[in-house]
Amino acid sequence: MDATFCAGLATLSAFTLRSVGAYDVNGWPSVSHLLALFTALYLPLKYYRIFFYPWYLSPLRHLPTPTNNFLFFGQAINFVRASSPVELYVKWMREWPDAPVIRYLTFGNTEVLVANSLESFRELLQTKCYEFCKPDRWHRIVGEIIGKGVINMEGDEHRAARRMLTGTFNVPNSRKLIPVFQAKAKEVSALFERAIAGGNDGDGTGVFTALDAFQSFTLDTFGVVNLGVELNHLRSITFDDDKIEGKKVKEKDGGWTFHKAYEIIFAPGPLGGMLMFANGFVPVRWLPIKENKDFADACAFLKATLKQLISERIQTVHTAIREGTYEKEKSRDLLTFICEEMVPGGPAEGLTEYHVLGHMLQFMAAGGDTSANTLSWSAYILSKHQHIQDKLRAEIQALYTNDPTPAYSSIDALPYLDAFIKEILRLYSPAATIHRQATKDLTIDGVLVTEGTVVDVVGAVTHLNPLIWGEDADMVRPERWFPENTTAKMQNLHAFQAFSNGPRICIGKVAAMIELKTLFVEIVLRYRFIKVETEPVFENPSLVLKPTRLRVRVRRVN
Ligand code: HEM
Repeated sequence: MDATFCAGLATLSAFTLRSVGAYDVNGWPSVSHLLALFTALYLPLKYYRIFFYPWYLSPLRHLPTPTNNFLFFGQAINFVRASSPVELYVKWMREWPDAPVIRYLTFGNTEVLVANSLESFRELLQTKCYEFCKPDRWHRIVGEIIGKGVINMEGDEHRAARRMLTGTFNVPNSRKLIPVFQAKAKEVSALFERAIAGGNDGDGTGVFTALDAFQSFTLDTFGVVNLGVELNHLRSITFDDDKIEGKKVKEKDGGWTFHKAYEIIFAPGPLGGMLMFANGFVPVRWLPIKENKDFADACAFLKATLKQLISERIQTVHTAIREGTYEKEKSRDLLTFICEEMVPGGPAEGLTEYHVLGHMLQFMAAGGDTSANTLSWSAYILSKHQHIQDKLRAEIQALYTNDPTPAYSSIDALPYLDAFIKEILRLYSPAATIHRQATKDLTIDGVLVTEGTVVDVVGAVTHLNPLIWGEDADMVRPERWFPENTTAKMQNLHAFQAFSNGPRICIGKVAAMIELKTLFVEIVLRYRFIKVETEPVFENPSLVLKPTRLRVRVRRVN
């Protein structure tokens, strides 16, 4: 923006100077003159923006602001050095517990705000939702990964997409997916059996790599639910030839799988992570390095595979409808459902293949990784807190003793299971940070936010706030969710942000809760998480709260 402005001004100045005879040039101003003028304008402007404006002129400068900045980089280097993507936000929330909004500086000393009060969350996500948009920087980071779909639509386009998709994700339709979740949960049990059989300690225990197992589970599940295809990641995990690391998903013919593509995208390692975030500020994806090539190949694989699937499905469904041979009740997956709705007169008439691709890319990415991280953190907590595991198992066993084939409504009604999942989502909210940008000057919780300012909305800021959750906010205590233990502040809609809130609340929330509960019932009933074999490390920088390296030992429950 600044560069374009200065280039325009430099050209105008060159012509003006020539017309008043300031220098003797015939014809067009020379490139060197233009460059000299551009530099003379651009450098002072940048100096002003980076070293003067944020400190002396910005209307936001009086907000609480951490001061341990790096010259030019602000807090960007501290974010990379932090032990998790949310560590700094939590530290600042504790330092300024009463501030509605906190300010920090990032790359180029750009000012960023952090929502810090329940009211600021309410206004950002609910009452002023459409006065904010997703930031340009965020689009540059995730655009390649998620194409164009509901997640990155704005205003009326977003409202229309939500209207079209909401029915698909409502409670009755989400409950139709239960048999798929149950079948895939059984495959996780089969995976644990293979881990035990492959265990070399001869004590009836086995070790699995949490993210490998649970990402495979969620991808396989959403392969069927979203696309109507079996991706078979779970079945291809073996334990026979890799005792140390836990076996990764075998890649078909050494080629690509969804699992491999998402691993490269969401857990790209330190350099890959830095490139992802740096790309939000300056384009770096063109640099000829391995991490960029892997990222581009992963995105290309996902897009090409989904594109082909979508084209074929649209053709199959529409041809069958035209010929009168289509049997609607057989369809279960989301893609087929959308194809049905795209016919003339249908609710999704006019939807293009390009947008279907965007929605599908987003459902796979948003649904797979978030749930897999939640499950991995749960396995970690259950291993570390055996008394919680015992209570959870006792509740599930009691249900199965009374009824060996309980309906999902009975599972859904289990209070400790419900509380446990909410507690994991509170402590380890997988969508670590979400971001908004003000489309005009406005206020949040009484604080002026100037047009273009980015605001970070971080679940951990409310989830770990002792003023809301009490002095033991950092501790795992599922019982805090029982009605008799909740306070008015905890019941505030915005105290719990794991699925966000307002018009952009997670569309897959109901499906995600059913998926998590169905799997827990299956595996906690049959297996005990005995101990953590390898402690997790937070992937950082990262868009999600990911426990890399976590390996857990399991054995059968007698
Ligand atoms: C534990 C599981 C999940 C968690 C914690 C989670 C969390 C979230 C959060 C925090 C947002 C708001 C993002 C933002 O506003 O920038 C969101 C949005 C979204 N989620 Fe989820 N999600 C989960 C599972 C799913 C599933 C299973 C699906 C679909 C298959 C899904 C699809 C979406 C979509 C499409 C949006 C965008 C909604 C919009 O902008 O209107 N999510 N999710």
